[in-house]
Amino acid sequence: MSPPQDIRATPSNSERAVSTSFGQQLSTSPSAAFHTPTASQGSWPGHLVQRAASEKQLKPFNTQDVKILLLENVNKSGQEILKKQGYQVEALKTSLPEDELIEKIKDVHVIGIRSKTKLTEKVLSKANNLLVVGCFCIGTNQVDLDYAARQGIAVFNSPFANSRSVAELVIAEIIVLARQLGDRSNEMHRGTWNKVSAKCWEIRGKTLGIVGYGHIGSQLSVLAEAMGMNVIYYDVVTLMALGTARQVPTLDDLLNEADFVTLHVPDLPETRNMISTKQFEQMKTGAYLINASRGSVVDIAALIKAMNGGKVAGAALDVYPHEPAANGDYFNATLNSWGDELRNLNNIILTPHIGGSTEEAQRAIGIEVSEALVRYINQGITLGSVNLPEVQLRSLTLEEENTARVIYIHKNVPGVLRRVNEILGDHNVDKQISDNRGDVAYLMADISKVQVGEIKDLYESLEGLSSRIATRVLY
Ligand SMILES: NC(=O)C1=CN([C@@H]2O[C@H](COP(=O)(O)OP(=O)(O)OC[C@H]3O[C@@H](n4cnc5c(N)ncnc54)[C@H](O)[C@@H]3O)[C@@H](O)[C@H]2O)C=CC1
Ligand SMILES: O=C(O)CCC(=O)C(=O)O
Repeated sequence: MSPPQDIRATPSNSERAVSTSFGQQLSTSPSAAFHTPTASQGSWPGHLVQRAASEKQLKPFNTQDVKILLLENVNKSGQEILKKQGYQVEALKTSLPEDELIEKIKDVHVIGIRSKTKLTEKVLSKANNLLVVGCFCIGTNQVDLDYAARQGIAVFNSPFANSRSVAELVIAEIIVLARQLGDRSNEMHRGTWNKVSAKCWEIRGKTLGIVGYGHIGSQLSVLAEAMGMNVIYYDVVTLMALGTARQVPTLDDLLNEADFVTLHVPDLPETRNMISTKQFEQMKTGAYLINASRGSVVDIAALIKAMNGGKVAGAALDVYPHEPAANGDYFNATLNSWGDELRNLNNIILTPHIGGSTEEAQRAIGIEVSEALVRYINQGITLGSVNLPEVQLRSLTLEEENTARVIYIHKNVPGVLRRVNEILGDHNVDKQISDNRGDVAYLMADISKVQVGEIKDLYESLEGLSSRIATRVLY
């Protein structure tokens, strides 16, 4: 049997080779299309994505064989990059129910998702061929990152390409809430003229309390100050204040002082129901709450009570504990038990998780994540991975003949490098790098003077080590 052009296996299934085709080997095409993001598309350093003229494009396997499933309407910008590589791309507009997802994921090498698709251990354990997950969004809470790493499945996201879009949405919501614009607009749609100024405010001079001063929170801080707001923030990390913003030591301090409280924390055990009855009591009477982070962060039943009791004067929610998989008339009491009560409140803006949904953000995310996927599939580079150590090696060049790149994902236990190098030692190891993240380590080595016929032996020797999680050989 001919040796595979790219071979990968995991402990659970040593036969899960991605392809056994060996026909189009030793591709030397220098024409791979990498796109350097513009400033507005993210800041991946240009030297990492632009290939030098003599750089050898590693084709991991017959690229027709790479099967990619994109869910949740991933932007065309990303789809095009993947298709240009010759990969087989199936793009669906929605996420899938768990049973359908399990059926589909069995076959694919790459899956692209947004915030709705839950890649749990149960789902990932059925993904026999999966190399890599692309989250075309910021949040990665929908993926079991540790389990994926232990299976040798890399996960990438786009850490800040939609941050500005979220920050702008929140700015809009602050004014809409302060002026009760949602209610006035709804009344006019029903034919009611209701010209009032009671409890309608300017935002100038009011205090915005930002919980979570990361990419979105800090961007929002700058915009809010430009509109004359005072900004305070609470974060578990001590962070440099932008402008004249001020970090406060506790969440209660922020709740006591802020006229508008806005949440920008990730979904973590510590942030679940972070804003509940006790926290609403700490807020100023007549304050407003905005949540465009994750639905788990606010106890909605407690919010409904706080609004009915007059403690909270208005709220804007973009995210919910249960969100439907597709567009349609699904936002009701079946989806979330309090659905009807929430919809009947005054001065509440409800949006369908659109914080990052702008043309600019989706285009930039499509490009950024797809490029990371291509780098990983074709070259094994893990820069930007959220669950594997970040590893990069200078590219192989066309001048270097009979070279191969070996990628060995393994358990982080003593003695592995010695054993791997005993195997690689029969060849010329030109360069090598290894790093670990928790229990998982990632080794990448470029070897020369390796004949095509020797690659199968090399692969099988690495696969035979007890430390092996997954092996790939690219050339
Ligand atoms: N509505 C939407 O469409 C979108 C929602 N998001 C959500 O917004 C979240 C925040 O996004 P980024 O600002 O990009 O994240 P980030 O990681 O840049 O910032 C999060 C900040 O929260 C802080 N933090 C973590 N735990 C905390 C705690 N218990 N108390 C206080 N601060 C805590 C972190 O130290 C960090 O500074 C994302 O994790 C995602 O879930 C992101 C993009 C779009
Ligand atoms: O646009 C999406 O689908 C998800 C946005 C989001 O919540 C994120 O980027 O974390």
